This record gives sequence, structure tokens and C-alpha cells, in this order.
Amino acid sequence: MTESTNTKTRNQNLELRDLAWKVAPNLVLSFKYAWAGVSYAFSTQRNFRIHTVIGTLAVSLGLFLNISAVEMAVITLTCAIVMVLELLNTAIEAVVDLTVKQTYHELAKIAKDCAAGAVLLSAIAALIVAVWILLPPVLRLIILAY
Ligand SMILES: Nc1ncnc2c1ncn2[C@@H]1O[C@H](COP(=O)(O)OP(=O)(O)OP(=O)(O)O)[C@@H](O)[C@H]1O
Repeated sequence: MTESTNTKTRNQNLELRDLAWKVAPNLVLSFKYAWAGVSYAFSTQRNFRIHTVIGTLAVSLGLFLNISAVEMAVITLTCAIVMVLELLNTAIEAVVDLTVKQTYHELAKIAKDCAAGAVLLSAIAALIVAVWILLPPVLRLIILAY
């Protein structure tokens, strides 16, 4: 690709970006919009609230049990992945609804089902990780108590 073709493509991309209703002019506003996305998901998506509560409980339990730094990192990352995928699932649902409105479309179904499947797989993985890491110290604590 020549230099002029590169410049032309870059200019076309910038023009397309101008089609956004609003572009964040600075970092603070970028954070504000990102936080608005998280707040929206929390207030409208029951699953996101459930994952937030379970994630907070898992991380708190890890801190309480004084597990190792690596184990703590694995628990935190696994919980974060579930929540990140839930946010992406919400974003995909919104874009699909925007595109097909209230009409049935096989591709809309595939997009939504796959996005939901991604959340499901990550939640199963998170459950396995939590049982693997948190269950042994919890059991030890129970055995010590009796
Ligand atoms: N426009 C559509 N065309 C075809 N199928 C659709 C369409 N909209 C929704 N569906 C089907 O209905 C299911 C639920 O869609 P919906 O938009 O209600 O997601 P949801 O229940 O909010 O999902 P989640 O619980 O993951 O947030 C989808 O997984 C898909 O199978």
C-alpha cells in the first residue's frame, strides 16, 4: 500500500468517526461515558447485578481467607472477565435491537445467543476456579471450627 493510499484511508476513517453523534473531547469525559455504560448495565441487567454481587463476595472471601497473591489475582481476573463479557453482551443486544428493531431475524438470534453463550461459558469457568481455589480453605476453616 502506498503512502497516499494510507493517508486517504486514514482520512476516510476520520470522516466516519465524525459521524458519531458525539466524540469524547478529553480523558475525563471518556471515563464519564465508560462509567455511564457500567451504571446502565448495573441498573438494567439483572445478570450483571448478580455477577457483581457474586464477584464482590468471591474477592472478599479470598481476602478473608488470606489466599496467595496469585490466587487472588486469578479470582479477581475471572470475576472481571464475567462482568466484562456481560457488558459486551449488553452492548451487542443494544446494537442488534438498533439494527433489526422489533423484527425477528435469524442473524439477530445468532448474535444474541452467542453473546449470551460467551457469558455463560465464562460464568461456568469462574465457578470452577472459585471452587478450586476457595473451597479447600473454606473446608479447612469449617473442620478447624468443629
Ligand atoms: N430480533 C430478534 N430476532 C431473533 N431472535 C431474537 C431477537 N431478539 C431476541 N431474540 C432471541 O431472544 C433471546 C433473548 O433476547 P433478549 O434481547 O431479550 O436478551 P436478554 O433476555 O436480555 O438476554 P440476557 O439475559 O443475556 O441479557 C435471544 O437470545 C434470542 O434468542
